[in-house]
Amino acid sequence: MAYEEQIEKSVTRIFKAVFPNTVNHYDTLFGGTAMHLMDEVAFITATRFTKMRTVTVSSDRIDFKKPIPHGTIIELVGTVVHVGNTSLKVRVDIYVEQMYIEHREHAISGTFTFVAIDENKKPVPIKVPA
Ligand SMILES: CC(=O)SCCNC(=O)CCNC(=O)[C@H](O)C(C)(C)COP(=O)(O)OP(=O)(O)OC[C@H]1O[C@@H](n2cnc3c(N)ncnc32)[C@H](O)[C@@H]1OP(=O)(O)O
Repeated sequence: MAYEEQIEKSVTRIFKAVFPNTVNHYDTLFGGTAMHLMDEVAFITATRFTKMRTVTVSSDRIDFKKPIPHGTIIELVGTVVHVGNTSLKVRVDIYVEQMYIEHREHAISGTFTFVAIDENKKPVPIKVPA
């Protein structure tokens, strides 16, 4: 795939502490909160990659593989995985880390599609800055 350097530069990582106000009645991170954070990191990744206005047009399936307990730290990682004409796809992975021991595992993944738009909110071709 082209754009390797820009893809590498635009990889976006956000850490969050999983405090009790973000969990559900099972004491694990609420799925809707995870999806909110994923769309946000995907948006930041798309914006850092294109340096253009972008909007979410679609999310592909999201796999919740491991529960994320409160009192852990999560890392969200956004990576551009496909560049089309006006659209691009960003994969987001969430990793969960224990606070006081060395343990980290992959918990959630999903893919989001963004479209670059102009000032009239119409799709425009992606032109990655040199
Ligand atoms: C950051 C935020 O919070 S955004 C808020 C949430 N998002 C929004 O409000 C966006 C609302 N949607 C829209 O405004 C419009 O649908 C737009 C501007 C995104 C797209 O307009 P359309 O006229 O439908 O676009 P069009 O059919 O020309 O497709 C544009 C591109 O999107 C892709 N696309 C369109 N729909 C989808 C879809 N459901 N899934 C994946 N890709 C799609 C097309 O394949 C095309 O890609 P390409 O140019 O790379 O080949």
